[in-house]
Amino acid sequence: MDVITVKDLSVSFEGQPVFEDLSFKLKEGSTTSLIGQNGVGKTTLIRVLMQMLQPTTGNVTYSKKENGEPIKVGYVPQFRNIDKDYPLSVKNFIQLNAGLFKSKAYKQSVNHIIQETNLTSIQNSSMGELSGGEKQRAYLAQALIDNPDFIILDESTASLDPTAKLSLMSLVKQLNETRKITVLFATHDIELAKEFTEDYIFMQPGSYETGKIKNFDESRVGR
Ligand SMILES: Nc1ncnc2c1ncn2[C@@H]1O[C@H](COP(=O)(O)OP(=O)(O)OP(=O)(O)O)[C@@H](O)[C@H]1O
Repeated sequence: MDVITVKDLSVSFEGQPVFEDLSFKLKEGSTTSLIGQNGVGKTTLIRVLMQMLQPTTGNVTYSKKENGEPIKVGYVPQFRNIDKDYPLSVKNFIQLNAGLFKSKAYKQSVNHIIQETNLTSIQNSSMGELSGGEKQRAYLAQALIDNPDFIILDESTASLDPTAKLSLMSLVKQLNETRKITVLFATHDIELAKEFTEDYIFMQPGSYETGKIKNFDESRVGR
């Protein structure tokens, strides 16, 4: 099953095209890297996929699940630092959007996600005191709360050290394998993309291509 179908998508700002006639499909359980030089339109595409930005032309269709419900999308942002005095613990941060009503089942699912993302021992620490990699794992945990079918990582590993990058992406791969979550990973790190994803979408000014990432020649990507 295709989770998402993108057809003839174009976005322009004030008449200036960012990208034009982009078409691709993402299969359920697939892992795809979104690559391309700075400014080529990766974040703009992600904003359209997240339905935060209306495309100029074309459309994005999300499939329905077997139970008729729409596909749920989770989002893990680019790393940005959180102040040392940020007033939430890791656990409270993860359940930030849950409102006040927390059923027993909900609490169990929060605890399960905390375990899955290896945050158990620091769940009561203040968010502001975590390392960059730990903060990104907390963002990932937050994205998992709604039980997404599809997660988008927008350069989520940028500025993490090599160990933290591997740890975050190993977790993502594990979630892909155990929960069949479809993954779209925007990145400049082709080595990481090759290690943790199967497919790619390579955006270039005025064109794009798709394929198997193992065949992608990384010297083609400038920064
Ligand atoms: N709201 C907006 N209004 C006008 N121009 C915009 C807007 N959002 C993005 N752009 C422009 O669209 C182009 C693509 O930006 P985008 O952030 O999507 O690129 P990117 O591939 O994600 O880059 P990076 O790798 O640096 O994150 C840039 O030239 C940017 O200045």
